[in-house]
Amino acid sequence: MNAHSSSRYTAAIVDLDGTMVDTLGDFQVALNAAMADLGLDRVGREFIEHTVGKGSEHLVRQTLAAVGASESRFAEAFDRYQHHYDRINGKYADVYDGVIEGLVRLQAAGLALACLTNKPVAFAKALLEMKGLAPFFSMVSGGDSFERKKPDPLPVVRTCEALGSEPSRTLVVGDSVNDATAARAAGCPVVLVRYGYNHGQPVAEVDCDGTVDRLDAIDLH
Ligand SMILES: O=C(O)COP(=O)(O)O
Ligand SMILES: [Mg+2]
Repeated sequence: MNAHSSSRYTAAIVDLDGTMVDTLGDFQVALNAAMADLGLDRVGREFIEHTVGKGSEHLVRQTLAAVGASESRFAEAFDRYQHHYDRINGKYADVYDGVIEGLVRLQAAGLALACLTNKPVAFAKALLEMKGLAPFFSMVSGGDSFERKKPDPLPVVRTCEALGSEPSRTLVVGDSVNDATAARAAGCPVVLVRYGYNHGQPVAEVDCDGTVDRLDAIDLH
């Protein structure tokens, strides 16, 4: 334990979509408004739940493929998607039960907190502000903050460096295999929430150090 911490961890890196905020409604509204602008079909909630987590470009590419549209429409689709997402960001999204309580506990245990998401950083910052979560985080990074996104370890390694926290004492909290893979490769312990997206797969099947039903149920000792 260090002087400021009552935990074996000195910091935590927390994912956003599917971990702190249920944003499927935002994704669905923005994506389908973009598809409508392009004269394309809509996609359903389940498709989005299975596809989200690897960043906006991936989501838009997979959506075009799912509705049978040409890849050549990507630039136009991505532009419309970002336009609509910016307009509705947070309107159809809810903070999960236990998140505020969990962040309060992490902070009270002396951990430095960073939010690391594959969402574009501007959308992430605006969403955290809107939902009252921004004050917990000394650092917020998105899918466009580093050269590579999760599941690559780079964003996790860089976040540990910026926080001045050893990877082995930096807990990654996420909802998907992308978070777990990035954390493992960076040398960080990782706990996953069971209620998130994870491409529609149970997190029990993912290599991680534990799973929880609520963010305030994480064992910090
Ligand atoms: O793909 C996304 O935008 C969602 O990203 P996150 O789960 O890393 O927050
Ligand atoms: Mg997530």
